Amino acid sequence: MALAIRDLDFRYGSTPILCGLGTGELPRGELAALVGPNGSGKSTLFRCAAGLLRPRAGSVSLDGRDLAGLSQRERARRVFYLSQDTEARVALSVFDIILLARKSLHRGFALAASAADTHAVEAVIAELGLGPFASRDIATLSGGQRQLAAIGQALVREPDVLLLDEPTSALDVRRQLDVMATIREATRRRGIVTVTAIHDLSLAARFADRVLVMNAGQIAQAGSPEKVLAHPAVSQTYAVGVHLERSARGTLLVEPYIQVP
Ligand SMILES: Nc1ncnc2c1ncn2[C@@H]1O[C@H](COP(=O)(O)OP(=O)(O)OP(=O)(O)O)[C@@H](O)[C@H]1O
Repeated sequence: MALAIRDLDFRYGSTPILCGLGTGELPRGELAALVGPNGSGKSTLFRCAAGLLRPRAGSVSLDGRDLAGLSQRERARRVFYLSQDTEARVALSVFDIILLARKSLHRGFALAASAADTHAVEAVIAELGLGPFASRDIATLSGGQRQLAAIGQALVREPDVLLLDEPTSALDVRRQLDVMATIREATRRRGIVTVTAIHDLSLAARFADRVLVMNAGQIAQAGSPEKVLAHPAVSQTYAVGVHLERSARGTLLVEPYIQVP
């Protein structure tokens, strides 16, 4: 039971972005970190996987079923893509935007929320520690608080696949740890596949079950953090040296450094 992306080709105009990209099997219950330089195509890969962009070739399958065969509505229910842009454009409370996300699952979208929907929203708000902000207008929240509310919108829809585009980029250090631990827990508990794009290699090493390194439109390496981050492909991808070390607490630390010629 897994997500598998195979032989994906995608171009913007005549510019190739994804070139026969394959992820291997990404099992349910596991958190995968997608790392790679700016502009390497991480968001493009997510948009293709979510069905928002149409690849020229290749397949995205979940539990052995090609997602191209699903309606866009059904695909959106199964695969949630949380983009980097969580800017607030509506004057609604955190509770309301999470409830709206939940209600969007139903066809009778305008109907009053059921007790089950309200309960699901309250559970996600508690899970993400959003209680103190639940009644606040999202436009008044900090960027990090908004990012958490957006993760709440994703989780409340109970997708099978969660694609997160740098979900910790606006968070302080404590929140980064909380959010990554919450995402990993939610992934395990719900038995979903989560792939998160992330630039912080130490955070990826600490929380991900598997790391995928993206370079030149392909996955250059995939596997356990310890194996992948020690691979020369990471140095080549970023044009840095990479020093790996276990801290006294047993945490894998990644120290990139500029190599002097
Ligand atoms: N709509 C578009 N039209 C043309 N080119 C695009 C479009 N969107 C992205 N690109 C280009 O495609 C390449 C991959 O972009 P993408 O956003 O997928 O990279 P990324 O790895 O997510 O980057 P970052 O880490 O900076 O968020 C970049 O060179 C980008 O400029």
